[in-house]
Amino acid sequence: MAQANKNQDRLFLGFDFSTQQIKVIAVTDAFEVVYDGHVQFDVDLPEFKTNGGVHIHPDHVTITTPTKMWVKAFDLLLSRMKASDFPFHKVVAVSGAGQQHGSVYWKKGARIQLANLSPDQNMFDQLKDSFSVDDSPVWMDSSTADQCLKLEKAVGGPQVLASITGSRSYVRFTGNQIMKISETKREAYDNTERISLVSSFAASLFIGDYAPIDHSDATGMNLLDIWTREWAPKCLEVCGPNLAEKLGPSVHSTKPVGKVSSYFVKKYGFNPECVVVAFVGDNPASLAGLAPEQGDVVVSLGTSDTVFLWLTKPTPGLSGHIFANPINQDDFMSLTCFKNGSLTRERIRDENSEGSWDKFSEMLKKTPPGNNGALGIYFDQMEIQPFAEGVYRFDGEGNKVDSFPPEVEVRAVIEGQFIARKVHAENVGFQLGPNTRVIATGGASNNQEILQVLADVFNSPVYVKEVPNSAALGCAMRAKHTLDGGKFSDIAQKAHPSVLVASPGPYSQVYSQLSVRYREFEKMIETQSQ
Ligand SMILES: O=C(CO)[C@@H](O)[C@H](O)CF
Repeated sequence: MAQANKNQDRLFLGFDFSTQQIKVIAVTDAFEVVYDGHVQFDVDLPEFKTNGGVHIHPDHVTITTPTKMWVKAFDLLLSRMKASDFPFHKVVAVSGAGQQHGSVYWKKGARIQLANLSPDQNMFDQLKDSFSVDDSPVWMDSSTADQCLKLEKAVGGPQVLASITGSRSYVRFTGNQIMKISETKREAYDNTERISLVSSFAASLFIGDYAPIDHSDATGMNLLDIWTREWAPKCLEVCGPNLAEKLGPSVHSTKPVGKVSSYFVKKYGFNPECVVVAFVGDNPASLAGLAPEQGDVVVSLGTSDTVFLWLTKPTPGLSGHIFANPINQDDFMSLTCFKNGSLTRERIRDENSEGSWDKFSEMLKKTPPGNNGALGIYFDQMEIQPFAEGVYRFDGEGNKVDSFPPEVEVRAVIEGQFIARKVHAENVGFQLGPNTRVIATGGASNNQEILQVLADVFNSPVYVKEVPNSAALGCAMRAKHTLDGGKFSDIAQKAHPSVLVASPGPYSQVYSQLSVRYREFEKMIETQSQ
Protein backbone atom coordinates (compact mmCIF):
# COMPACT_ATOMS: atom_id res chain seq x y z
CA MET A 1 0.00 0.00 0.00
CA ALA A 2 1.31 3.53 -0.86
CA GLN A 3 2.85 5.27 2.16
CA ALA A 4 0.18 8.01 2.07
CA ASN A 5 -2.70 5.50 1.96
CA LYS A 6 -0.99 3.33 4.53
CA ASN A 7 -0.64 6.28 6.90
CA GLN A 8 -4.25 7.31 6.34
CA ASP A 9 -5.32 3.92 7.69
CA ARG A 10 -3.11 3.88 10.75
CA LEU A 11 -4.50 4.48 14.23
CA PHE A 12 -2.76 4.93 17.59
CA LEU A 13 -4.38 4.24 20.98
CA GLY A 14 -3.66 6.11 24.20
CA PHE A 15 -5.11 4.81 27.49
CA ASP A 16 -5.29 6.47 30.90
CA PHE A 17 -5.96 4.20 33.90
CA SER A 18 -6.70 7.11 36.25
CA THR A 19 -8.19 7.33 39.73
CA GLN A 20 -11.85 7.62 38.79
CA GLN A 21 -12.01 6.06 35.32
CA ILE A 22 -10.22 4.40 32.42
CA LYS A 23 -10.10 6.63 29.33
CA VAL A 24 -9.01 5.86 25.78
CA ILE A 25 -8.52 7.93 22.66
CA ALA A 26 -7.73 6.78 19.13
CA VAL A 27 -5.90 9.19 16.84
CA THR A 28 -4.75 9.19 13.23
CA ASP A 29 -1.23 10.07 12.08
CA ALA A 30 -2.40 13.69 12.04
CA PHE A 31 -3.68 13.30 15.63
CA GLU A 32 -7.29 13.67 14.59
CA VAL A 33 -9.29 12.05 17.42
CA VAL A 34 -11.47 9.36 15.79
CA TYR A 35 -12.64 7.66 19.00
CA ASP A 36 -12.74 8.49 22.67
CA GLY A 37 -14.35 6.47 25.40
CA HIS A 38 -14.26 5.91 29.10
CA VAL A 39 -15.51 3.67 31.89
CA GLN A 40 -16.24 5.52 35.11
CA PHE A 41 -15.73 3.13 38.01
CA ASP A 42 -18.38 4.49 40.44
CA VAL A 43 -21.07 4.71 37.74
CA ASP A 44 -20.36 1.79 35.40
CA LEU A 45 -19.20 -0.76 38.00
CA PRO A 46 -21.37 0.05 41.08
CA GLU A 47 -20.92 -3.47 42.43
CA PHE A 48 -17.44 -2.43 43.68
CA LYS A 49 -18.97 0.44 45.72
CA THR A 50 -16.06 2.82 45.12
CA ASN A 51 -16.29 6.56 45.82
CA GLY A 52 -14.22 8.58 43.41
CA GLY A 53 -12.73 5.26 42.27
CA VAL A 54 -11.41 4.33 45.70
CA HIS A 55 -12.34 2.83 49.06
CA ILE A 56 -11.56 5.12 52.00
CA HIS A 57 -11.06 2.78 54.96
CA PRO A 58 -12.45 3.57 58.45
CA ASP A 59 -9.03 4.79 59.63
CA HIS A 60 -9.40 7.53 56.97
CA VAL A 61 -5.76 7.16 55.91
CA THR A 62 -5.80 3.72 54.24
CA ILE A 63 -7.11 4.16 50.68
CA THR A 64 -7.30 1.32 48.18
CA THR A 65 -8.95 0.23 44.94
CA PRO A 66 -10.09 -3.33 44.15
CA THR A 67 -7.47 -4.54 41.64
CA LYS A 68 -9.96 -6.67 39.71
CA MET A 69 -12.23 -3.64 39.22
CA TRP A 70 -9.56 -2.26 36.88
CA VAL A 71 -9.60 -5.57 34.94
CA LYS A 72 -13.39 -5.53 34.65
CA ALA A 73 -13.34 -1.87 33.59
CA PHE A 74 -10.82 -2.66 30.85
CA ASP A 75 -13.06 -5.51 29.60
CA LEU A 76 -16.03 -3.10 29.55
CA LEU A 77 -14.11 -0.36 27.72
CA LEU A 78 -12.93 -2.79 25.03
CA SER A 79 -16.40 -4.32 24.66
CA ARG A 80 -17.87 -0.84 24.15
CA MET A 81 -15.27 -0.14 21.47
CA LYS A 82 -16.10 -3.48 19.81
CA ALA A 83 -19.85 -2.73 19.97
CA SER A 84 -19.17 0.54 18.13
CA ASP A 85 -17.34 -1.41 15.38
CA PHE A 86 -14.06 0.25 16.28
CA PRO A 87 -11.47 -0.78 13.62
CA PHE A 88 -8.99 -2.49 15.96
CA HIS A 89 -7.14 -3.92 12.92
CA LYS A 90 -5.99 -0.39 12.00
CA VAL A 91 -4.20 0.16 15.32
CA VAL A 92 -0.44 -0.04 14.77
CA ALA A 93 0.74 1.00 18.26
CA VAL A 94 -0.72 1.52 21.72
CA SER A 95 0.54 3.00 24.94
CA GLY A 96 -1.00 4.21 28.16
CA ALA A 97 -0.73 5.81 31.54
CA GLY A 98 -1.64 4.79 35.05
CA GLN A 99 -2.28 6.73 38.22
CA GLN A 100 1.15 6.95 39.80
CA HIS A 101 2.30 5.03 42.91
CA GLY A 102 -0.57 2.48 42.96
CA SER A 103 0.63 -1.12 43.13
CA VAL A 104 -0.64 -4.50 41.90
CA TYR A 105 0.46 -7.83 43.43
CA TRP A 106 0.38 -10.78 41.00
CA LYS A 107 -0.03 -14.15 42.74
CA LYS A 108 2.43 -17.00 42.04
CA GLY A 109 1.28 -18.70 38.85
CA ALA A 110 -0.51 -15.65 37.47
CA ARG A 111 1.99 -15.24 34.62
CA ILE A 112 0.81 -18.53 33.09
CA GLN A 113 -2.84 -17.42 33.32
CA LEU A 114 -1.94 -14.06 31.78
CA ALA A 115 -0.18 -15.77 28.86
CA ASN A 116 -3.04 -18.18 28.16
CA LEU A 117 -6.20 -16.09 28.25
CA SER A 118 -9.04 -17.64 26.26
CA PRO A 119 -10.77 -15.23 23.82
CA ASP A 120 -14.05 -16.99 24.67
CA GLN A 121 -14.09 -15.30 28.07
CA ASN A 122 -13.31 -11.84 29.41
CA MET A 123 -10.15 -11.02 31.37
CA PHE A 124 -12.05 -10.47 34.63
CA ASP A 125 -13.36 -14.04 34.84
CA GLN A 126 -9.92 -15.46 34.03
CA LEU A 127 -7.79 -13.21 36.24
CA LYS A 128 -10.01 -12.44 39.23
CA ASP A 129 -8.05 -14.91 41.40
CA SER A 130 -4.62 -13.90 40.08
CA PHE A 131 -3.81 -11.29 42.71
CA SER A 132 -2.23 -12.02 46.10
CA VAL A 133 -3.47 -8.64 47.40
CA ASP A 134 -7.07 -7.92 46.39
CA ASP A 135 -7.09 -4.23 47.28
CA SER A 136 -4.36 -2.20 45.62
CA PRO A 137 -2.96 0.68 47.68
CA VAL A 138 -3.29 3.88 45.62
CA TRP A 139 -1.73 7.34 45.64
CA MET A 140 -4.34 8.79 48.03
CA ASP A 141 -3.23 6.42 50.80
CA SER A 142 -1.35 8.04 53.69
CA SER A 143 -1.01 5.07 56.07
CA THR A 144 2.73 4.44 55.70
CA ALA A 145 4.30 7.16 57.88
CA ASP A 146 6.20 4.53 59.91
CA GLN A 147 7.56 2.89 56.78
CA CYS A 148 8.68 6.30 55.46
CA LEU A 149 10.70 6.97 58.59
CA LYS A 150 12.31 3.51 58.38
CA LEU A 151 13.29 4.02 54.75
CA GLU A 152 14.82 7.45 55.35
CA LYS A 153 16.71 6.17 58.41
CA ALA A 154 18.01 3.14 56.50
CA VAL A 155 19.58 5.19 53.69
CA GLY A 156 20.93 8.03 55.81
CA GLY A 157 18.16 10.61 56.02
CA PRO A 158 15.57 12.39 53.88
CA GLN A 159 18.00 14.42 51.77
CA VAL A 160 20.10 11.31 51.01
CA LEU A 161 16.97 9.50 49.89
CA ALA A 162 15.95 12.48 47.75
CA SER A 163 19.42 12.65 46.22
CA ILE A 164 19.18 8.98 45.22
CA THR A 165 15.52 8.57 44.22
CA GLY A 166 14.39 12.13 43.44
CA SER A 167 12.15 12.47 46.49
CA ARG A 168 12.35 12.17 50.25
CA SER A 169 10.01 9.41 51.44
CA TYR A 170 6.33 10.04 50.85
CA VAL A 171 3.46 8.00 52.24
CA ARG A 172 1.97 7.34 48.78
CA PHE A 173 5.28 6.27 47.20
CA THR A 174 5.25 2.60 46.28
CA GLY A 175 8.37 1.45 48.14
CA ASN A 176 6.77 2.43 51.45
CA GLN A 177 3.50 0.80 50.42
CA ILE A 178 5.33 -2.43 49.53
CA MET A 179 7.14 -2.32 52.88
CA LYS A 180 3.78 -2.09 54.66
CA ILE A 181 2.47 -5.11 52.69
CA SER A 182 5.63 -7.13 53.47
CA GLU A 183 5.23 -6.26 57.18
CA THR A 184 1.46 -6.65 57.61
CA LYS A 185 0.55 -9.20 54.89
CA ARG A 186 3.70 -11.31 54.79
CA GLU A 187 2.01 -14.46 53.48
CA ALA A 188 0.48 -12.51 50.60
CA TYR A 189 3.83 -10.81 49.97
CA ASP A 190 5.65 -14.16 49.81
CA ASN A 191 2.93 -15.49 47.49
CA THR A 192 3.60 -12.58 45.07
CA GLU A 193 5.67 -13.28 41.95
CA ARG A 194 5.49 -9.82 40.40
CA ILE A 195 4.68 -6.34 41.72
CA SER A 196 3.45 -3.93 39.03
CA LEU A 197 2.52 -0.29 39.11
CA VAL A 198 -0.91 0.56 37.66
CA SER A 199 0.86 1.58 34.44
CA SER A 200 2.86 -1.64 33.99
CA PHE A 201 -0.13 -3.71 35.17
CA ALA A 202 -2.20 -2.29 32.28
CA ALA A 203 0.63 -2.96 29.81
CA SER A 204 0.89 -6.53 31.17
CA LEU A 205 -2.79 -7.14 30.35
CA PHE A 206 -2.11 -6.00 26.79
CA ILE A 207 1.01 -8.09 26.11
CA GLY A 208 -0.11 -11.19 28.04
CA ASP A 209 3.04 -11.14 30.17
CA TYR A 210 4.60 -9.05 32.94
CA ALA A 211 5.55 -5.68 31.43
CA PRO A 212 8.51 -3.79 32.90
CA ILE A 213 7.99 -0.67 35.00
CA ASP A 214 9.01 2.45 33.07
CA HIS A 215 11.55 4.94 34.46
CA SER A 216 9.07 7.82 34.84
CA ASP A 217 6.71 5.81 37.05
CA ALA A 218 9.55 3.97 38.80
CA THR A 219 10.84 7.33 40.07
CA GLY A 220 7.57 7.65 42.01
CA MET A 221 8.50 4.67 44.21
CA ASN A 222 11.46 5.85 46.36
CA LEU A 223 13.21 2.78 44.86
CA LEU A 224 14.85 3.77 41.55
CA ASP A 225 18.15 5.68 41.39
CA ILE A 226 17.28 8.67 39.17
CA TRP A 227 20.86 8.94 37.91
CA THR A 228 21.65 5.28 37.04
CA ARG A 229 18.00 4.33 36.38
CA GLU A 230 18.69 1.09 38.28
CA TRP A 231 16.86 -0.11 41.41
CA ALA A 232 18.70 1.35 44.44
CA PRO A 233 19.92 -1.66 46.48
CA LYS A 234 19.75 0.09 49.87
CA CYS A 235 16.11 1.06 49.27
CA LEU A 236 15.12 -2.41 48.03
CA GLU A 237 16.68 -4.10 51.06
CA VAL A 238 14.54 -2.24 53.60
CA CYS A 239 11.27 -2.33 51.61
CA GLY A 240 10.92 -6.09 51.18
CA PRO A 241 12.79 -9.39 50.79
CA ASN A 242 13.68 -10.47 47.23
CA LEU A 243 12.12 -7.21 46.01
CA ALA A 244 14.31 -6.83 42.91
CA GLU A 245 13.05 -10.19 41.65
CA LYS A 246 9.43 -9.22 42.32
CA LEU A 247 9.80 -5.87 40.56
CA GLY A 248 11.57 -7.17 37.47
CA PRO A 249 13.47 -4.73 35.20
CA SER A 250 12.74 -1.06 34.63
CA VAL A 251 12.94 0.38 31.09
CA HIS A 252 12.87 3.85 29.59
CA SER A 253 9.39 5.07 28.72
CA THR A 254 10.11 5.15 24.98
CA LYS A 255 10.79 1.41 24.76
CA PRO A 256 8.40 -1.10 23.20
CA VAL A 257 7.53 -3.81 25.74
CA GLY A 258 5.93 -6.32 23.34
CA LYS A 259 3.10 -6.83 20.86
CA VAL A 260 -0.61 -7.18 21.70
CA SER A 261 -1.26 -10.74 22.86
CA SER A 262 -3.18 -13.33 20.82
CA TYR A 263 -6.10 -12.73 23.24
CA PHE A 264 -6.54 -9.21 21.85
CA VAL A 265 -6.02 -10.38 18.26
CA LYS A 266 -8.64 -13.14 18.51
CA LYS A 267 -11.20 -11.40 20.74
CA TYR A 268 -11.07 -7.87 19.32
CA GLY A 269 -9.35 -8.18 15.95
CA PHE A 270 -6.14 -6.28 16.77
CA ASN A 271 -3.33 -6.57 14.24
CA PRO A 272 -0.86 -9.14 15.63
CA GLU A 273 1.97 -6.73 14.75
CA CYS A 274 0.48 -3.94 16.91
CA VAL A 275 3.27 -2.65 19.15
CA VAL A 276 2.76 -1.98 22.86
CA VAL A 277 4.96 0.87 24.09
CA ALA A 278 5.83 1.11 27.79
CA PHE A 279 2.96 2.50 29.86
CA VAL A 280 3.97 5.43 32.10
CA GLY A 281 2.75 7.49 35.05
CA ASP A 282 -0.21 9.78 34.36
CA ASN A 283 1.72 12.98 35.03
CA PRO A 284 4.68 12.05 32.80
CA ALA A 285 2.10 11.13 30.13
CA SER A 286 0.54 14.60 30.47
CA LEU A 287 3.99 16.15 30.14
CA ALA A 288 4.32 14.32 26.82
CA GLY A 289 0.81 15.29 25.73
CA LEU A 290 1.32 18.97 26.52
CA ALA A 291 4.94 19.12 25.37
CA PRO A 292 5.68 22.30 27.36
CA GLU A 293 8.33 24.70 26.07
CA GLN A 294 11.13 26.36 28.07
CA GLY A 295 9.48 28.62 30.69
CA ASP A 296 6.13 26.84 30.63
CA VAL A 297 4.62 25.40 33.79
CA VAL A 298 1.92 22.72 33.61
CA VAL A 299 -0.97 22.80 36.09
CA SER A 300 -3.00 19.62 35.98
CA LEU A 301 -6.40 19.99 37.69
CA GLY A 302 -7.67 16.46 38.24
CA THR A 303 -8.48 14.20 41.17
CA SER A 304 -5.05 15.29 42.31
CA ASP A 305 -3.76 18.67 41.28
CA THR A 306 -0.17 18.66 40.12
CA VAL A 307 2.24 21.35 39.01
CA PHE A 308 5.12 20.15 36.84
CA LEU A 309 7.72 21.27 34.32
CA TRP A 310 10.41 19.79 32.03
CA LEU A 311 13.86 19.88 33.65
CA THR A 312 17.37 19.18 32.44
CA LYS A 313 19.31 19.90 35.65
CA PRO A 314 17.34 18.72 38.70
CA THR A 315 18.15 19.47 42.33
CA PRO A 316 16.23 16.91 44.40
CA GLY A 317 15.22 18.34 47.77
CA LEU A 318 12.95 17.93 50.78
CA SER A 319 9.80 19.08 49.01
CA GLY A 320 8.38 18.13 45.66
CA HIS A 321 9.61 15.38 43.36
CA ILE A 322 12.03 14.79 40.52
CA PHE A 323 10.85 12.11 38.08
CA ALA A 324 12.57 10.65 35.02
CA ASN A 325 11.45 12.42 31.84
CA PRO A 326 9.24 10.15 29.69
CA ILE A 327 10.58 11.51 26.39
CA ASN A 328 14.28 12.34 26.70
CA GLN A 329 16.14 9.63 28.60
CA ASP A 330 18.70 12.13 29.94
CA ASP A 331 16.10 14.66 31.10
CA PHE A 332 13.81 14.91 34.11
CA MET A 333 10.59 16.54 35.24
CA SER A 334 9.78 18.26 38.54
CA LEU A 335 6.39 17.78 40.15
CA THR A 336 4.48 18.93 43.21
CA CYS A 337 1.27 17.08 43.98
CA PHE A 338 -1.81 18.09 45.94
CA LYS A 339 -4.23 15.38 47.04
CA ASN A 340 -7.19 17.69 47.62
CA GLY A 341 -8.04 18.56 44.02
CA SER A 342 -11.26 17.94 42.10
CA LEU A 343 -13.09 15.97 44.82
CA THR A 344 -12.76 19.00 47.15
CA ARG A 345 -13.85 21.45 44.43
CA GLU A 346 -16.87 19.19 43.72
CA ARG A 347 -17.81 19.10 47.44
CA ILE A 348 -17.79 22.91 47.65
CA ARG A 349 -19.81 23.05 44.40
CA ASP A 350 -22.38 20.61 45.79
CA GLU A 351 -22.69 22.45 49.13
CA ASN A 352 -22.76 26.01 47.77
CA SER A 353 -23.81 25.92 44.10
CA GLU A 354 -26.49 23.21 44.09
CA GLY A 355 -24.10 20.85 42.34
CA SER A 356 -23.93 23.08 39.25
CA TRP A 357 -20.66 24.24 37.68
CA ASP A 358 -22.59 27.00 35.88
CA LYS A 359 -23.81 28.34 39.24
CA PHE A 360 -20.30 27.87 40.66
CA SER A 361 -18.87 29.94 37.79
CA GLU A 362 -21.49 32.66 38.27
CA MET A 363 -20.50 32.92 41.94
CA LEU A 364 -16.81 33.18 40.95
CA LYS A 365 -17.69 36.00 38.57
CA LYS A 366 -19.62 37.85 41.31
CA THR A 367 -16.75 37.87 43.84
CA PRO A 368 -13.63 40.09 43.55
CA PRO A 369 -10.10 38.72 42.94
CA GLY A 370 -8.55 38.42 46.39
CA ASN A 371 -11.98 37.75 47.95
CA ASN A 372 -11.61 40.87 50.13
CA GLY A 373 -8.82 39.09 51.99
CA ALA A 374 -10.83 35.98 52.87
CA LEU A 375 -8.64 32.87 52.64
CA GLY A 376 -9.65 29.20 52.85
CA ILE A 377 -7.58 26.01 53.18
CA TYR A 378 -9.56 22.87 52.41
CA PHE A 379 -7.79 19.60 53.27
CA ASP A 380 -10.69 17.13 53.10
CA GLN A 381 -8.12 14.32 52.92
CA MET A 382 -4.72 14.30 54.63
CA GLU A 383 -2.73 16.64 52.36
CA ILE A 384 0.73 15.83 51.02
CA GLN A 385 2.33 19.16 51.82
CA PRO A 386 1.71 20.12 54.47
CA PHE A 387 0.94 16.68 56.02
CA ALA A 388 -2.27 18.04 57.52
CA GLU A 389 -6.05 17.55 57.37
CA GLY A 390 -9.08 19.78 58.00
CA VAL A 391 -10.78 22.97 56.77
CA TYR A 392 -9.50 26.37 57.90
CA ARG A 393 -11.06 29.77 57.06
CA PHE A 394 -9.64 33.23 57.78
CA ASP A 395 -11.43 36.56 57.22
CA GLY A 396 -9.83 39.69 55.76
CA GLU A 397 -8.42 40.62 59.19
CA GLY A 398 -6.81 37.18 59.62
CA ASN A 399 -9.36 35.95 62.17
CA LYS A 400 -10.26 32.27 62.05
CA VAL A 401 -13.96 31.92 61.15
CA ASP A 402 -16.22 28.87 60.97
CA SER A 403 -17.93 29.68 57.69
CA PHE A 404 -18.09 31.95 54.66
CA PRO A 405 -21.13 33.06 52.65
CA PRO A 406 -21.57 30.64 49.71
CA GLU A 407 -20.04 32.86 47.02
CA VAL A 408 -17.06 33.68 49.28
CA GLU A 409 -16.57 29.94 49.96
CA VAL A 410 -16.57 29.20 46.23
CA ARG A 411 -13.86 31.76 45.49
CA ALA A 412 -11.95 30.81 48.65
CA VAL A 413 -11.55 27.14 47.64
CA ILE A 414 -10.27 28.04 44.17
CA GLU A 415 -7.97 30.86 45.29
CA GLY A 416 -6.72 28.86 48.28
CA GLN A 417 -5.87 25.86 46.09
CA PHE A 418 -4.17 27.94 43.39
CA ILE A 419 -2.15 30.03 45.86
CA ALA A 420 -0.96 26.75 47.42
CA ARG A 421 0.00 25.39 43.97
CA LYS A 422 2.04 28.55 43.25
CA VAL A 423 3.68 28.74 46.69
CA HIS A 424 4.78 25.10 46.68
CA ALA A 425 5.99 25.26 43.08
CA GLU A 426 8.15 28.24 44.12
CA ASN A 427 9.42 26.18 47.08
CA VAL A 428 10.89 23.62 44.64
CA GLY A 429 12.56 26.26 42.52
CA PHE A 430 9.89 27.29 40.00
CA GLN A 431 10.23 31.01 39.26
CA LEU A 432 7.36 32.98 37.81
CA GLY A 433 8.77 35.29 35.15
CA PRO A 434 7.72 37.57 32.27
CA ASN A 435 7.77 34.63 29.84
CA THR A 436 5.93 32.18 32.06
CA ARG A 437 3.02 30.43 30.37
CA VAL A 438 0.68 28.21 32.39
CA ILE A 439 -0.48 25.16 30.43
CA ALA A 440 -3.66 23.91 32.11
CA THR A 441 -5.05 20.40 31.79
CA GLY A 442 -7.40 18.07 33.68
CA GLY A 443 -11.15 18.25 34.24
CA ALA A 444 -11.27 21.74 35.77
CA SER A 445 -9.40 23.16 32.76
CA ASN A 446 -12.75 23.13 30.96
CA ASN A 447 -14.07 25.90 33.25
CA GLN A 448 -13.28 29.41 31.95
CA GLU A 449 -13.86 31.19 35.28
CA ILE A 450 -11.62 28.75 37.15
CA LEU A 451 -8.89 29.33 34.53
CA GLN A 452 -9.26 33.10 34.96
CA VAL A 453 -8.48 32.73 38.67
CA LEU A 454 -5.48 30.54 37.72
CA ALA A 455 -4.19 33.28 35.40
CA ASP A 456 -4.69 35.95 38.08
CA VAL A 457 -3.00 33.96 40.86
CA PHE A 458 -0.01 32.95 38.67
CA ASN A 459 0.00 36.42 37.03
CA SER A 460 0.59 34.56 33.75
CA PRO A 461 -1.39 33.72 30.61
CA VAL A 462 -3.12 30.32 30.67
CA TYR A 463 -3.18 28.00 27.65
CA VAL A 464 -4.98 24.72 27.08
CA LYS A 465 -4.74 22.03 24.41
CA GLU A 466 -7.86 21.41 22.32
CA VAL A 467 -7.78 17.75 23.37
CA PRO A 468 -8.68 17.80 27.11
CA ASN A 469 -7.26 14.43 28.08
CA SER A 470 -3.54 15.18 27.92
CA ALA A 471 -2.44 11.89 29.52
CA ALA A 472 -4.17 9.67 26.96
CA LEU A 473 -3.15 12.00 24.10
CA GLY A 474 0.43 11.96 25.37
CA CYS A 475 0.39 8.18 25.25
CA ALA A 476 -0.91 8.05 21.69
CA MET A 477 1.85 10.53 20.75
CA ARG A 478 4.48 8.40 22.49
CA ALA A 479 3.18 5.27 20.73
CA LYS A 480 3.65 6.96 17.35
CA HIS A 481 7.05 8.35 18.37
CA THR A 482 8.36 4.91 19.35
CA LEU A 483 6.98 3.25 16.22
CA ASP A 484 8.13 5.88 13.70
CA GLY A 485 11.20 7.31 15.48
CA GLY A 486 12.30 10.87 14.75
CA LYS A 487 12.08 13.90 17.05
CA PHE A 488 9.23 13.96 19.57
CA SER A 489 9.07 17.75 19.23
CA ASP A 490 8.06 17.33 15.55
CA ILE A 491 5.18 15.11 16.67
CA ALA A 492 4.22 17.57 19.41
CA GLN A 493 4.03 20.40 16.89
CA LYS A 494 1.43 18.45 14.90
CA ALA A 495 -0.62 17.34 17.89
CA HIS A 496 -2.88 20.26 18.72
CA PRO A 497 -1.19 23.62 19.41
CA SER A 498 -1.90 25.28 22.74
CA VAL A 499 -4.72 27.86 22.77
CA LEU A 500 -4.71 31.03 24.95
CA VAL A 501 -7.81 30.95 27.18
CA ALA A 502 -7.14 33.46 29.99
CA SER A 503 -4.86 36.46 30.57
CA PRO A 504 -4.01 37.79 34.06
CA GLY A 505 -5.74 40.87 35.43
CA PRO A 506 -3.92 43.59 37.45
CA TYR A 507 -3.91 41.60 40.67
CA SER A 508 -0.31 40.48 41.19
CA GLN A 509 -0.02 42.68 44.32
CA VAL A 510 -3.25 41.25 45.73
CA TYR A 511 -2.05 37.67 45.34
CA SER A 512 1.49 38.41 46.48
CA GLN A 513 0.03 39.65 49.78
CA LEU A 514 -2.35 36.67 50.00
CA SER A 515 0.57 34.30 49.30
CA VAL A 516 2.46 35.70 52.29
CA ARG A 517 -0.62 35.18 54.49
CA TYR A 518 -1.14 31.70 53.02
CA ARG A 519 2.41 30.67 53.97
CA GLU A 520 1.81 31.92 57.57
CA PHE A 521 -1.52 30.09 57.90
CA GLU A 522 -0.11 26.89 56.43
CA LYS A 523 2.85 26.95 58.84
CA MET A 524 0.41 27.37 61.74
CA ILE A 525 -1.71 24.45 60.51
CA GLU A 526 1.36 22.25 60.01
CA THR A 527 2.57 23.01 63.54
CA GLN A 528 -0.88 22.25 64.99
CA SER A 529 -0.97 18.93 63.09
CA GLN A 530 2.36 17.63 64.43
O1 LIG B 1 0.39 11.19 43.34
C1 LIG B 1 0.35 11.76 42.28
C2 LIG B 1 1.58 12.27 41.61
O2 LIG B 1 2.73 12.11 42.44
C3 LIG B 1 -0.96 11.91 41.60
O3 LIG B 1 -0.91 12.93 40.61
C4 LIG B 1 -1.36 10.61 40.94
O4 LIG B 1 -0.46 10.33 39.88
C5 LIG B 1 -2.79 10.76 40.41
F1 LIG B 1 -3.20 9.61 39.81
